[in-house]
Amino acid sequence: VCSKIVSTDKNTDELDAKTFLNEYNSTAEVVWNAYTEASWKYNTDINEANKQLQKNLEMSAHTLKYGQKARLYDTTDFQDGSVKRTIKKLSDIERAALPSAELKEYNTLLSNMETKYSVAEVCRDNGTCHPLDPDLQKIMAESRDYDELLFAWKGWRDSAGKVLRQDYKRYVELANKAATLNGHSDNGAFWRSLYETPTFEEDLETLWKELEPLYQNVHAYVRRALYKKYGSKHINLKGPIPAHLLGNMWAQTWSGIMDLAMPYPHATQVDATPAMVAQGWNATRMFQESDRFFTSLGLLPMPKEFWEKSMLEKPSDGRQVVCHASAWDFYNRKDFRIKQCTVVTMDDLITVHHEMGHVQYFLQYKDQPVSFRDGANPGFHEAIGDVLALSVSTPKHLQSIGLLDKVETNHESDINFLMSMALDKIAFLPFGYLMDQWRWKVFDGRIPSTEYNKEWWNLRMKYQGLCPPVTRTEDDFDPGAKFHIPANVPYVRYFVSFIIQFQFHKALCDAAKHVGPLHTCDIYKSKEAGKLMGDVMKLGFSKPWPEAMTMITGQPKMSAQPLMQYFQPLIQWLEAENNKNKDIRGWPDYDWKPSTSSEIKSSKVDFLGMSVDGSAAMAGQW
Ligand SMILES: C[C@H](N[C@H](C(=O)O)[C@@H]1CCCN1C(=O)[C@@H](N)CC(=O)O)C(=O)N1CCC[C@H]1C(=O)O
Ligand SMILES: [Zn+2]
Repeated sequence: VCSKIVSTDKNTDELDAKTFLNEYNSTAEVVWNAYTEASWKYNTDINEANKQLQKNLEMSAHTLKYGQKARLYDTTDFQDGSVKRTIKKLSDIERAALPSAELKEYNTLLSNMETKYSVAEVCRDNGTCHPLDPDLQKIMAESRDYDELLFAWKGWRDSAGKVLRQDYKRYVELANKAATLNGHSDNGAFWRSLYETPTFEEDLETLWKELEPLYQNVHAYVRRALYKKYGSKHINLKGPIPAHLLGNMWAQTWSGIMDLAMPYPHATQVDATPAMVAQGWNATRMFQESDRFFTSLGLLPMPKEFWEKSMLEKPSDGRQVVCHASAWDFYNRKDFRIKQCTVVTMDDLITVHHEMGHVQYFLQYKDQPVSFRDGANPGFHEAIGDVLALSVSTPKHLQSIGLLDKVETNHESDINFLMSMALDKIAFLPFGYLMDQWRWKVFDGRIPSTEYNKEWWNLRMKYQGLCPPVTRTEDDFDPGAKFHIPANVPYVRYFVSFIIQFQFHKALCDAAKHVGPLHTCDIYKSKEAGKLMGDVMKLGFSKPWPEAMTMITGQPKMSAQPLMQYFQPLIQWLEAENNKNKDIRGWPDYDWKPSTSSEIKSSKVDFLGMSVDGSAAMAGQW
């Protein structure tokens, strides 16, 4: 047998690699734990001292040391797939590849951007100032006053978006430099590589094309509802919808305007918020309720550290915190927390389940090596909590926990329920898709910094059919007004999650022996469903995600079919309703702009001492 030609500078000793990885793992737990503690301290008490502490406890020295050693192995002939997989993952050292001065600059930029976003507030002429959480979020969900909504919408972009533009431009340069030093063409390519799917972008576009007609039906129906409320000055039935009217600061979910879009106002209500408030629910109760659901499936309860160390409400002691909800793994297999400025609403009960899904995943894979303490792909991590929330949200389940009194099982109640779900799940799809469309183009240079805002609104128009309520320029930086952009968190994971969570839901409902339409399924107390989920979560990142997908659904691919099956009754209803109203799908009047209230005021003419609406007077309508 000819002797193997060993490349001189590479180490092909698999046993040596295993020893190396054990050393890496035990040192990583210590280094990552210290960094995460410092990061938590800063996120829950924003001040210079804590910022400095986080800066000092960097992880990059460790990543660099072990990454460089990992690259010296030639794993071609290794027998153990896990060793190969881990060496490959360690070889990408991300930001640690930057020269130390630029690494410091990069970390400072990230810290400054997230801080600026988290402390931003919008002040009124009378001096009252409003933070995003809970004030502006409450206005965006509850106000039906066009100008009040505009005050919050424009104010937030002036305070949180605008100020980030220069930082962001420099962050893009450094993120790209780190990516290229690790062998990627740009940072977007690095982010997409985490899915290990050569056809990833095509697969996403195929899924979007399948779902676009459903979105356009929801868009047309909601546009009609908003037309009834805000009139022809502010809504063009053939045009895009002004972005501040959808019940959410980013128009990413629309359940805030369910009252305006309710198909059958006299049938079953679906919002549990009034009951939660009336029964005196608080944040802890919401998290306990979620914990009960997880354990009812045979999944793991939150450990005592979780209840002792989490921050489940916005502090009232004057501390500045990062309010955007998040789940934290402290990499010591014991300490897992959630930080959330929880408010008592149904919407936040859903977010509670979302964050608890992350912690359940942390718990399930805590005995994996640190390199495998991740989701099968980022979308899997985002889907877990949402899958359980699909069961919790059913009128039947809400009634069983006392949050809905009367529940009828008839067509009208079904449509009301499916509409409330569509206003979150269908409305979200174009937003979930466009966020990284924008960033991938920024990273690969197709969107230069001189067109950040123009291209953002082109994508918002193309995918969501939205337009800005007031003129936007390159002085603005509207993408920066969405947490994940300054926080450097990829977003296509949520688009993937909103697709695969229905695949998981369908599979778990089958395991739970559910009978009837998919949208009525509640897997509560099904140990079979829980086992299916738990086994996949235990794998963490140790296997390519198509294997995990096959374990749950029996096939390896993402598919929009279960989502379409879930919404089937609504799809038919919307088709009929939009046809009845002769509403067109899409927004061909793409260059239409809503009048601003000042324009409307000035168009009013004094007529016989009455001030009437100028356009109405012209049309002789008054
Ligand atoms: C409210 C939620 N917060 C994120 C999440 O939970 O994903 C936070 C902030 C960014 C990452 N993150 C984490 O907690 C990670 N540590 C989770 C992990 O470990 O991977 C969020 O941003 N969401 C929920 C629906 C859509 C989106 C939005 O609100 O736009
Ligand atoms: Zn998440």
